[in-house]
Amino acid sequence: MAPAPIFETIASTVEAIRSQLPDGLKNPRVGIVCGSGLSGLAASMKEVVEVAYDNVPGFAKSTVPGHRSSLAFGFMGDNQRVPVVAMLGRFHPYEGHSLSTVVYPIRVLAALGIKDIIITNAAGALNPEIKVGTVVVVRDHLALPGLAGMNPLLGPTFSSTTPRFLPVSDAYSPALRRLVFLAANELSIPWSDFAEGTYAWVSGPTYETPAEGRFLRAAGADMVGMSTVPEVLAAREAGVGVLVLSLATNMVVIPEKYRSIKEEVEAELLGKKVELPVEEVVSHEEVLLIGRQKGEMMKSLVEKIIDLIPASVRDESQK
Ligand SMILES: O=P(O)(O)O[C@@H]1C[C@H](O)[C@@H](CO)O1
Ligand code: HPA
Repeated sequence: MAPAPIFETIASTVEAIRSQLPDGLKNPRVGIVCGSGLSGLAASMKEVVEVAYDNVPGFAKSTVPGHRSSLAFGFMGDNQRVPVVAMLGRFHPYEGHSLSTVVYPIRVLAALGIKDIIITNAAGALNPEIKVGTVVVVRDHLALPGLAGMNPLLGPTFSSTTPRFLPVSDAYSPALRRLVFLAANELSIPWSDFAEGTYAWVSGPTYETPAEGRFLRAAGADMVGMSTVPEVLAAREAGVGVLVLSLATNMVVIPEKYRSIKEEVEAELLGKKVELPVEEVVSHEEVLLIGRQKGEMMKSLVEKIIDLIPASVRDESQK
């Protein structure tokens, strides 16, 4: 038997989710995707109902430390009571998930009725001016896997009204990006904690070699990570406004100069004292640590942004 079309499968997933929710939470307005170590972003939600991915048909399970596997529904905001849904844990292609599995939750959130989505991630900084702990408001992306054929929108279109050729030059909503800075100002978060930039998507799970880091930097990327872009594409395909916040959790190791073993051995043979450089490497533990350190700030920021959304983004033409 041929598999059911994706929109039919999504409709039955939506029904299964709604059957586990009280009325007020059945139609969330904003979606949140929590990046590595950032599941605490949803901690300020009120009247929370968690739905485990195990109880959601079509959802996989996250296998990455720092990612949970449930949807949290609740209300957010001080001035408004905005119904939101947060993905506590996402799927990455390197876990062995297909791209359609990776973007399935985003399509389901869109079908549940979200208008905007705040996607967060932990990422490596390629731009030396971006320090660890900075929140980078993403304004563009570079999708090497996508350009090479790994695009989640390959195949039949999502629905009969979905454009076959989706423009993504405007994927990152200026109206939503504005809110980050307005929220930061209201919360008195130092301006220096923020940057704007381009996110390069790589498949992982290996971190970059120095040559790869240099290549991505030369191609115009400020940050590099292993997620987000498939989700952005699926959200835009479904007409959802997108905001991406990348937390710089580490500097990508791009030494100005390679260590020369040849020179070191030569100096040693000549009896000279050789200063050995400290070799830096990235680790997921470091990534999670920065997520924990900045988690509280990110949580307040996301909450404030959500508080500001309905008023400032009401006029769709701003997007
Ligand atoms: O899910 P995100 O993009 O936040 O997680 C990043 C990318 C890898 O999954 C992992 C590497 O440390 O963190
Ligand atoms: N590279 C790729 N993905 C990442 C990194 C990195 O340096 N840090 C966190 N996610």
